[in-house]
Amino acid sequence: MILFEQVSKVYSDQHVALDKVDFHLKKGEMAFLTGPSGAGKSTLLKLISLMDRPTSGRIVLNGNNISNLKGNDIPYLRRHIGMIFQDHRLLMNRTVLENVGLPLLIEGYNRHEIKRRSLAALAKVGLNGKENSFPIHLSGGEQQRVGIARAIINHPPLLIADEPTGNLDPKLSLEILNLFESLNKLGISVLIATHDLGLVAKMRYRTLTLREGNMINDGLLRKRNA
Ligand SMILES: Nc1ncnc2c1ncn2[C@@H]1O[C@H](COP(=O)(O)OP(=O)(O)OP(=O)(O)O)[C@@H](O)[C@H]1O
Repeated sequence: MILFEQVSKVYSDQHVALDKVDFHLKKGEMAFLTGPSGAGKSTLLKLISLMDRPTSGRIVLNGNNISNLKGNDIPYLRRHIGMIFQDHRLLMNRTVLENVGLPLLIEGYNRHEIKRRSLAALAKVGLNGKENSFPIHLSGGEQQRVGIARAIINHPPLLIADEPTGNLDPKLSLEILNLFESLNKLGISVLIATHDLGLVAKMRYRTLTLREGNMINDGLLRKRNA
């Protein structure tokens, strides 16, 4: 699903954010990406979501080598990745239904189809009956669920989340991670960047650890060698 081979990212100020990173996230797999602040987690996710490009190395996404992708192909590939952010980036002056359906509106789907699929996505994240609310009237955990519903509206095979529980208390954080787990059980591959090691430990999933741009640990390898 995601293959990184010797991927480096050097920013224009010569800062090496990722240094020859290798890993493979298989189809249907769920894993955490951890590391201290500045380790390169967001950079790695930005390379997957094509928000930024690697300086060197090869990235294969769902069978497509995206390292040398042309600009025109980016929107098409991005449609196959659901992205979730810490601040969920909801439009506060739009209803929950409008927020969730936004990706389909941009793609030109008709209103009936947008509503049908948005309600189905909201049901999947446990927000039945909230479709006409405005995000401001929802709790932090519910707002994050709206962000997740928006991310899965296109039925992407891959979800990537950047600190999705960063603004939530431990109980709500666990609920959000359980939601990712249930989406993973439906066959969606999931990669979650977080610095919350306590939460990661509770979930017992493969954990990729970055430090200063280097992949210093891969939980799956450690388990296999144990
Ligand atoms: N556009 C940029 N230009 C220059 N340096 C950058 C840029 N974006 C990130 N960096 C630097 O690259 C390093 C990795 O940043 P990144 O945001 O990927 O880390 P992170 O692990 O996600 O950190 P955090 O947990 O604080 O979000 C940091 O030292 C950061 O300052």
